[in-house]
Amino acid sequence: MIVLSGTIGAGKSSLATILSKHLGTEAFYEQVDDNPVLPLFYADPKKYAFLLQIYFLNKRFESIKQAMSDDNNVLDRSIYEDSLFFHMNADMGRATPQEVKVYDELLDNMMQELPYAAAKKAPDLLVHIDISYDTMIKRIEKRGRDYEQPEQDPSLVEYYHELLGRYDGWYDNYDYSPKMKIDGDKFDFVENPDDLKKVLAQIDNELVSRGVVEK
Ligand SMILES: Nc1ncnc2c1ncn2[C@@H]1O[C@H](COP(=O)(O)OP(=O)(O)OP(=O)(O)O)[C@@H](O)[C@H]1O
Ligand SMILES: Nc1nc(=O)c2ncn([C@H]3C[C@H](O)[C@@H](CO)O3)c2[nH]1
Repeated sequence: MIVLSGTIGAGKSSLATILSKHLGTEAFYEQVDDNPVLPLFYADPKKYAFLLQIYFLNKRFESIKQAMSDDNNVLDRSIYEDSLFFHMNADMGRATPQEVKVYDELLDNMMQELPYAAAKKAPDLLVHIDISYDTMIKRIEKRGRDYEQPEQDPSLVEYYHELLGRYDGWYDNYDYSPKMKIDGDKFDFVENPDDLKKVLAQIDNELVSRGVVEK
């Protein structure tokens, strides 16, 4: 299983589609547009942070189990990032210490239940898409989900800055599997075919050198 990571609008869903096609495998997407809790959360984060987190955790667990059923499937966000989101929200006062404790214990418990072979408790590779704040905002605007627009809710400016800042530390400390970073500002793998070729070559190299796929 190859897992993509990155902030909101980094291009994970786009790359999941491209990469799974390239590898001849399947992509598994985060539930967003048909997620009934997400708009509630953006409208009232304090009330819905915990519920949203449980929703995402449940869906992510389901996706991971499905993605693991075959080699080299691609997942468009890691379960570890859900935890990053929740802890950030908790630090902003949107979840109680009790809710954090319940969430952390539930996550721990669920991770132990994943039917990985003993040696395969983690993804084969994490591909992190790194983008700047400006790129993030441009992509969020381009995609146009109402509840994500800072124009509608100026407090999102701080939320997004904080999120990006936390992602840097998160990636540096991530050690559950081999990892690699793609410069999502420099390589426009959605609209520029040359950039796409370079990004896929970087990922192929990493997968071959790790013995995940054959040359
Ligand atoms: N490299 C790129 N160049 C230009 N546009 C891009 C690029 N990557 C993504 N986009 C566009 O930015 C928007 C967000 O991309 P995408 O949905 O793939 O991001 P994501 O990381 O999956 O976001 P989220 O975390 O919110 O699910 C989409 O409109 C997509 O077409
Ligand atoms: N609070 C919170 N916790 C999560 O685990 C989480 N995962 C994703 N998201 C939000 C970000 C995008 O708006 C949208 C798509 O990524 O969903 C989350 N929000």
